Amino acid sequence: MTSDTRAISETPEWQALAQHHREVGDRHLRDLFAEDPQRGTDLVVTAGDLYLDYSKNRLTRETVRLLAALAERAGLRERTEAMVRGEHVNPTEDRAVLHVALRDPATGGLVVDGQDVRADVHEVLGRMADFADRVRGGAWTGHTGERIRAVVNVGIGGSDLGPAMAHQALRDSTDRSLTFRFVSNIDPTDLAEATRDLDPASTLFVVASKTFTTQETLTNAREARRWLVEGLAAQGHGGDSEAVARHFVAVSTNAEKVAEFGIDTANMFGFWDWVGGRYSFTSAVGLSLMVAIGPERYREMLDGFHTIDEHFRTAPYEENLPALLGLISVWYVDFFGAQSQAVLPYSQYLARFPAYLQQLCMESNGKSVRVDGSPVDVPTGEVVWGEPGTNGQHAFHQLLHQGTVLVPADFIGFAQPNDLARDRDLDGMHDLFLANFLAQPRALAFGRTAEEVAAEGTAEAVVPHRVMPGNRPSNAIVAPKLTPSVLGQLVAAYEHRVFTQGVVWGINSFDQWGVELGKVMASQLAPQLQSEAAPEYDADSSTDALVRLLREGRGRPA
Ligand SMILES: O=P(O)(O)OC[C@H]1O[C@H](O)[C@H](O)[C@@H](O)[C@@H]1O
Repeated sequence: MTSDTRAISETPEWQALAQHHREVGDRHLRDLFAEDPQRGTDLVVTAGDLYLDYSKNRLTRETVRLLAALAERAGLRERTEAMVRGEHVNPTEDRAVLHVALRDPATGGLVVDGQDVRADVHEVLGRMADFADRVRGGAWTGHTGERIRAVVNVGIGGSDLGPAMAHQALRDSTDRSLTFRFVSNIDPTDLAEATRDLDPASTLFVVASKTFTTQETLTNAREARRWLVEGLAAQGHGGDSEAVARHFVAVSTNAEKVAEFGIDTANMFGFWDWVGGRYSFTSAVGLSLMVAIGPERYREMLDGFHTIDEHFRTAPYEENLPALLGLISVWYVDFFGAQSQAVLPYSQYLARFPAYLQQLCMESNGKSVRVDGSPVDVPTGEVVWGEPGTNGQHAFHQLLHQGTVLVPADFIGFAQPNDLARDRDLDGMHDLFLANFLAQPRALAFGRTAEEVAAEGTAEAVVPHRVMPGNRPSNAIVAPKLTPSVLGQLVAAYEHRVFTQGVVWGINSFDQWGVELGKVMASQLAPQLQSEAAPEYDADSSTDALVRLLREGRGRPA
């Protein structure tokens, strides 16, 4: 609970920021930089291997001081401690929120609701490592005795995005002799494409679902089981349940449902209700990633997470990288009216990072009521989106540079190229890549005035079109290289960014009631499409007409 139950906008700290915004909100980054020669080296924080340059934001040192005071007022410190102690900081589901325990190297001594959660975590990590080693080493074989060559993760949301994003991010560390696929969508093409060139005899499915009730995942898993059993039968190998036992493992909190599905619970890797779906990447949900990169690299990734967890807990907010990311975003969302946040990784391997962050940020903070159920008094969660640089530059950066909406952007870059580029001596390319990583935030911040454009001999009529207004804010996050540890540090930084925002806004960042209604409606509508003679379901005139259209399109009577 916040230490002060007043709506945040009524606190003196908020009002001080509102007043301060009236004074500095219109200042141009050109002037802020001109007045303060140290700005580019002082408005910087480091944490672990991460370097955050936040100097190209529309703020001053005073803003940072006021934002840090706001964080204190909102009770960020107490709330963080309550979370890591295992208090039920998710009150609408009456649960603890302990994803930080998943990467704590300590192997015991944190008892929550009567269970030593650290001991539980390390027990599962040990089983995961044993399993990953057996698959990687060829000791775990399929039903016909063949070693596993392809791993298909079946899951959606938090049971997909983390491992899928990280598998791509950590290509330097993945075992390239194994094929990895990630199936999430209930669109039947997703599974069909993922399996079309695989051999059932050497394919292992990891069915990941916290609840083991998710329609998409269970449907895909059932289809995958059919594909496997039929495929093996076609090769002359029968045996339904023994085959399933060799080719299916589960990741879940729900042993009963796993058994009901027909997966031997001896092949289940558990986690707990105190791990939220979008915070579950470092739980057993990371199993397929661990198979890909091996237990050692996986541990390095967990240690990276832990480094930032500790930094977030202990660093003063003016030097606290995740807290600053969150507070700067509050500054834009609530005082400048920004509604979106671009995340622009200069790394092709981070192509899925924006998608990962969309769930993390938008499912956590897309809320309109405060923890006590009263309406929020200030705007909350922003739309998070992005694409890797340099691709975005040739697509949507035009709007970032000259459009009428304010889009704060996080640029993420790495000094060293990934191994494949280095081994093929493509370093020159990486430098060009980095030159773009530097140029974009600079153009956004400083732009180009009409005088500068005219001085280049531009025709008068074109000058206004070529003016670059500048004053468009961005963060630069730099790390030496995209390693497992650095990926862990980055993800943890964004997790705590989200937490910081949520505490300031007074909302519960750990529930997601808004996704339920659509699920219920889908299950009501499914029979209309699936059966020839479904009982009439009266939805609304628009949905009813669409149902008729789709039935006709499938050759069924409307
Ligand atoms: O892991 P599961 O229980 O299958 O849930 C998968 C996803 O579905 C839900 O709708 C939630 O909104 C997500 O937070 C969750 O990650």
